[in-house]
Amino acid sequence: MSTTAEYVLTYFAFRGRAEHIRLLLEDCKIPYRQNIIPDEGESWTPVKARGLETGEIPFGQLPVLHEAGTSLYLAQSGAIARHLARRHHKYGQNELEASLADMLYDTVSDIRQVYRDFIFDENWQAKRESFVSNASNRFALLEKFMSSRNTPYLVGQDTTFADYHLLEVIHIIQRVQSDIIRPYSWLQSFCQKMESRPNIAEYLKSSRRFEKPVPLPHA
Ligand SMILES: N[C@@H](CCC(=O)N[C@@H](CS)C(=O)NCC(=O)O)C(=O)O
Repeated sequence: MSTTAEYVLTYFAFRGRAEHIRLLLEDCKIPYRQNIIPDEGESWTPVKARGLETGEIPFGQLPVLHEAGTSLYLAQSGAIARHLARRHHKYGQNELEASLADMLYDTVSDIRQVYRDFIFDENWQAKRESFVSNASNRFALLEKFMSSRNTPYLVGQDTTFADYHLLEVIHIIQRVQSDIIRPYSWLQSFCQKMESRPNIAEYLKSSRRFEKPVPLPHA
C-alpha cells in the first residue's frame, strides 16, 4: 500500500460492507489508507458524533471514502464502489455493460442480505438449513444467467465493481457451507479466476485482510 494515499477508507476491524471496496482498491492497485475503527461500541460512539458534526461521516454510518485533497466524504458502500468503478474503469465498456453491472451488483446485494438476516437472527442455528437452501437457489439462478452469457467475469472479459461484491459474498457464505458453489461450474471458475488475480491473491494472504466478515462468533 502506498504511503501517499489517494483515498482514505474508514470502516471497522472486519470485512463487512467494506470488503468488496477493499478488493477493488487492492486489485486495481489504487493507493489507499485504511482508517480502522476498532469496534462498533466504545471507540465508535465519539467518532460517529464527531463525524456527524463535521460532515466527515455524513449519515453516521460506515464505510466512508474520503478523497485526499477534496471535501468529498462519500458514504454508502454501493455509491463508493460505483464511484471507484467510474474513476478506475471498472464500470464496463459501454452503457449496456454498466447497466448489467448495476443489475448484477444489486442481485449480489440481495444474496448478501439473506446472509445478514441469517447470521443476525437469534435463532440462526435453527435456520441454517433454510438459509443454505435459499442461498443455493439464488446462486443457481446466477449460474443459469451466467452460463447463457459465458463470459469469464459477470459482465465481460474484465472485472467490474460487481465482481468484487460477488467474490466476497461467495466467501462469506462458504464459511457457513463450504461446498455451496460445488454444483455451479461458472461460479467455481469465476472464483478461481478472481482468487488467482495476482493482486487479489496477494491481498487475501496479507495481514491487511480481516478474517471475520462481522464480529459474531458464528460468522
Ligand atoms: N447502506 C449502508 C449501510 C451502512 C451500515 O449499516 N453500516 C454499519 C456497519 S456495517 C454501521 O455503520 N453501523 C454503526 C451505526 O449505525 O452506528 C451501506 O451500504 O454503506
